[in-house]
Amino acid sequence: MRVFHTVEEVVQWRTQELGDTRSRETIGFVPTMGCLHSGHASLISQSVKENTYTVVSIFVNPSQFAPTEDLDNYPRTLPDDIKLLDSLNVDVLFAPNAHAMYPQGIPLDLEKQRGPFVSVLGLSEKLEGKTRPNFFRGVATVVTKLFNIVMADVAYFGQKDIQQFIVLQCMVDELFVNTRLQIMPIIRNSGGLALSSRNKYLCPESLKISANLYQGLQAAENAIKGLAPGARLTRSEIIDVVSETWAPYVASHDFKVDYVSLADFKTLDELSVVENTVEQKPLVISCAVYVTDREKPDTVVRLIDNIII
Ligand SMILES: Nc1ncnc2c1ncn2[C@@H]1O[C@H](COP(=O)(O)OP(=O)(O)OP(=O)(O)O)[C@@H](O)[C@H]1O
Ligand SMILES: CC(C)(CO)[C@@H](O)C(=O)[O-]
Ligand code: BAL
Repeated sequence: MRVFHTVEEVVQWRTQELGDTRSRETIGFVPTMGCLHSGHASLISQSVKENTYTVVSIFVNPSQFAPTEDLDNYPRTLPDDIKLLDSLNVDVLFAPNAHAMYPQGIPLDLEKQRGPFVSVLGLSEKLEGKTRPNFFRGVATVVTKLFNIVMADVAYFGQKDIQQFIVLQCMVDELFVNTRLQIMPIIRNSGGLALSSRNKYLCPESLKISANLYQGLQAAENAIKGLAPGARLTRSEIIDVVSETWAPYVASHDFKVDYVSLADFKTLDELSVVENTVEQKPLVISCAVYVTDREKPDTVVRLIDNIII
């Protein structure tokens, strides 16, 4: 595997080493923030299977973090990541530093930021955007930069970050970006907890408790799928089903719920009812929950999960 740290190295690889063969070969791309796990590996394996070349990026992107978030503490495990990428037959790892990606600098203070940004207005303010106001602007901006550097045919994203995928799909469609997006299913541990780099912050007991996030969403899924033809459930009835499953963990202060959403899969508009009719469009039930670690109560980790129905 080639490891590049500068934009110039990637561009040189793509234009000079691949050169003319590009017309019949494809590049698959998997953008990540590192601390790789089996969720990332599933995206990467799919890319390796479907493309001539696979490029993975590891970049903890400052512009998507709020000043209060975990930019400095975000788990960084580059030597282990390189071993995993090698074993998966990745062709290129692009691991730039912040200066390479933001030559003008990127102060976290919004007032002080300069230079171009990409915003997908409308979708970005919902759900995650309410708690993380600059998050999707940072994501859309860095993904645009990465897409322009790598010029992949297809890029792979996980369903775990469902709103990220929906925002980026809108960006790609509306800005006529030449990289196609492919969404990949959520990889979970044996308890049902969605794999996530931030799970690293939690002790084994809190990880076990966190699996109940998924159980709550599954309870709602079962209620919706169990609807008789023509029957309906209101939004609050569905959210009550989730809340009942989580009630013991909220009572024990393991969970503090940020949001539970029942929304249209494409627009992310909140739904007031779900009906068992042919007109019912695909929907996504999603959540963000703060989990307080049982061993280190000062550690609070915000986890997200979702089910598409
Ligand atoms: N469990 C998972 N299953 C499938 N894809 C995943 C999973 N976890 C992350 N991904 C995808 O991997 C890509 C890179 O994500 P990222 O590096 O931020 O990892 P992460 O585990 O989501 O980290 P974090 O804990 O910060 O949310 C994204 O497209 C993300 O949706
Ligand atoms: C897409 C991404 C790599 C952009 O920094 C990040 O948001 C992530 O890892 O999901
Ligand atoms: N997995 C998305 C990146 C983030 O939460 O910052």
